[in-house]
Amino acid sequence: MWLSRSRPAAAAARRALALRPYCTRRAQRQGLLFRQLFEPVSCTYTYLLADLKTKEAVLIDPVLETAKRDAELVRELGLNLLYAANTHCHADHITGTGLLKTMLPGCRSVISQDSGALADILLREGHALEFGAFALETRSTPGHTDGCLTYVLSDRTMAFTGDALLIRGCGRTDFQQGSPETLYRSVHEKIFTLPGDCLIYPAHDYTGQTVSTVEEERTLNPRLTQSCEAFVQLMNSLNLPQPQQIDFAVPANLKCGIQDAAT
Ligand SMILES: N[C@@H](CCC(=O)N[C@@H](CSS)C(=O)NCC(=O)O)C(=O)O
Repeated sequence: MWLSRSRPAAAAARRALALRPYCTRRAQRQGLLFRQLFEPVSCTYTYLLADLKTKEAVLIDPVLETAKRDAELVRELGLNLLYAANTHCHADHITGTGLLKTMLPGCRSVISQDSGALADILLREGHALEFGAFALETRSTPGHTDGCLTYVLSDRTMAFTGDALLIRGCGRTDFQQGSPETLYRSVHEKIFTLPGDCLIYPAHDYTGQTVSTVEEERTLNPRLTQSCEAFVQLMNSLNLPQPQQIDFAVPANLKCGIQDAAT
């Protein structure tokens, strides 16, 4: 796939790869451990963040198939996983939060209250997940689903946008509680208002990209730079095939993954 890529796409992938160690170093200077992990079947990114001093950690969007890998990494690094947090009730894979709870006692599952899913902690706009000296603040960014959250690091240097905003794209709006008008408003009001150099980390990428910035997406995103009317028309005519796992992923995710460990 990498070999057949067009020149601009290959250049974008090289830029993204160059940014990755830079982001990790920048995070380390602040006392933050940051890892971007990948699950290749659903092309999902899982993010591990930890306070290097207190060892308290958070995982964002873990996947069932890679939960064991993530738990091993947490143990190897001597971290104390406080939260396994979902950005939303995913339709394309089963969350790893339920299984992680059984492997790492003390870890609590997290999702938005508006998702309608079970979890130990149900978040709303403005709630924060604290780990050591750091916190992830939640912004409600519905439109792909009702319960979509964007987690913003409290110094506003990183935003974990789930499926609301992807790199040069956005989440589809044709199932669950999808609404293109709502998604457009969410991205413009809750994500594009962050500082331009805030790094954007999405839940998926299908082209080999790893990171973007608010400024890049505000100016280059081919969907969200359009007017709201044009965006709605475009989203309503995507005609994408359904995610392969949707029929069993959504019911499982409403129960925190197949290991229903939610209290
Ligand atoms: N082929 C994949 C599903 C791909 C897909 O539909 N991705 C979603 C996010 S996961 S629900 C999406 O919003 N894509 C936006 C787009 O423009 O492609 C599978 O079968 O799992």
